[in-house]
Amino acid sequence: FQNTVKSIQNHPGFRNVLSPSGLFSFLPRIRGISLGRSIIADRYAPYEQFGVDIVSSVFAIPTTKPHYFIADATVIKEIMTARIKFPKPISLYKLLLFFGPNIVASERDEWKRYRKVSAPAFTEPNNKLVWDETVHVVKDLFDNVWENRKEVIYEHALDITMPLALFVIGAAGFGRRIGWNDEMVAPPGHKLTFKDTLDIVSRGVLLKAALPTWALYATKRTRAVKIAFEELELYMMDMINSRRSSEKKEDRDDLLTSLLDASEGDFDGFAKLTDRELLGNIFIFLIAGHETTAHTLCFALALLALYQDEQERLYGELMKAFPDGRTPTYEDINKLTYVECVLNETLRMFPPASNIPKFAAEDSSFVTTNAAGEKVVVPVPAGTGLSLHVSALHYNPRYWSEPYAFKPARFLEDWPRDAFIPFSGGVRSCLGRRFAELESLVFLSMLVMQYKFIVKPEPQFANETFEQRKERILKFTQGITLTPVRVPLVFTRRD
Ligand code: HEM
Repeated sequence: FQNTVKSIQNHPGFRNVLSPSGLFSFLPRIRGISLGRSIIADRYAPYEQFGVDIVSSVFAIPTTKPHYFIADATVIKEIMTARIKFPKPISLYKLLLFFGPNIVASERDEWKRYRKVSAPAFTEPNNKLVWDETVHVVKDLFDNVWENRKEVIYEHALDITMPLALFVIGAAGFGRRIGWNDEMVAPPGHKLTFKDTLDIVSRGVLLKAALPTWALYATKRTRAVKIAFEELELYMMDMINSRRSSEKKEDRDDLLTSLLDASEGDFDGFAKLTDRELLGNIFIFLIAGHETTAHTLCFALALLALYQDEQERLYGELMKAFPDGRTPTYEDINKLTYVECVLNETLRMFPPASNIPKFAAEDSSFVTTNAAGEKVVVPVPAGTGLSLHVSALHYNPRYWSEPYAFKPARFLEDWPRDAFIPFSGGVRSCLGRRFAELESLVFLSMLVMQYKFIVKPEPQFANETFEQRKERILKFTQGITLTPVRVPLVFTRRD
């Protein structure tokens, strides 16, 4: 412990007896004993406490390398751009390897191959497909689920955004179009619908990773998770087999086509994908493309419901751009500036991936600034763990004025590009960024143009202040991504 502290020249930060991961990860924060799990949720507070934008963490049991949490934009950029010097600690991504190796949980040549195979699926033709499929899914929701009723009530906005994101990734990624009213019962040969399967898998990933297979038989919940993982494998095999056996090779611009092509022949000199790699990557795209977007959209609805003036401003901007109220098309993308501001501000305040782990592959050092504005050199021994603390960066007052305020218009001004990394950055940045942005822009525009929404009035909360309501509605837990707890909303048709 003393040696580790010495190796980082006692750089300010947390000193504890027990490691915050592994065996002791369930412990709360106890000063000097354990860090607890909440430092990521604390946003900028730890940096304020230690007066510097890089904070260290050293613990005695088990003895390991030091760790830095980082909220300095320049240092984060340096790390994200030097992939070889600061790679991903892929052992932390083991929980994403259930079905096989994949693009998120890999490094070096393996990663390069998966990226090369997948990237062609995220170009212009797919962008348009994402747009059109999202329009289709939202129209289906309004016409066939909400049936154009004057008022619609939801106990949790995630019940809208989770299926929405699933249907869009299903259709635009894998050619699997599902209607909101389809699949009320499992299709022949399955125990669960595709929607329920992915829902249970998304929520159960951490549980599945934590428990050995035999323990999954223990309770109703763990059995459901086990069945859902088996079902997902069946569904993925169905997708592969039906696309492989279709007589007419469809000329589709989706992800499944790219992955299948790469599993059938050499791709640009890279070896073809094995079946396990194929499954691993399909799984990762379903997960990556589903929960992140769904949670973001849920937070966006929560914020717009709380800040009615912002919702009205957004409505006004949309009606100015589309006075006849028509649905925006892909060619209208440049008219959606304010929707983009709302989306960015949501991602700033609630980045689904609040922590991006890396480590130092060799000895190096960072230069940061302390609260007094002085330069501080931070030693980084090889093996040091690094947390790119996205939510701290996004609330760092050095870059963002009034970071706790919801102010989408800040993105109309000259904003600090390097201090905004919801999709990570550099070569390992999110491959689905445009996919997620387009889907979000379509959904938010169509919704706000047709419906006004408020937080559902409930008698037990009749006397709460705005601050209390904000706290209740914006409450989140930390799963694989930041998860909104409960966002009850009432939607009223505008005409
Ligand atoms: C709001 C929505 C989304 C957010 C905030 C987001 C965020 C991120 C972040 C932070 C990473 C880096 C993770 C890491 O280094 O461990 C990442 C990687 C990735 N994302 Fe997303 N993502 C979103 C949506 C999507 C969608 C819709 C897809 C696919 C359809 C997708 C596919 C991927 C892939 C394949 C990677 C791995 C890239 C690589 O390692 O080369 N994401 N995403």
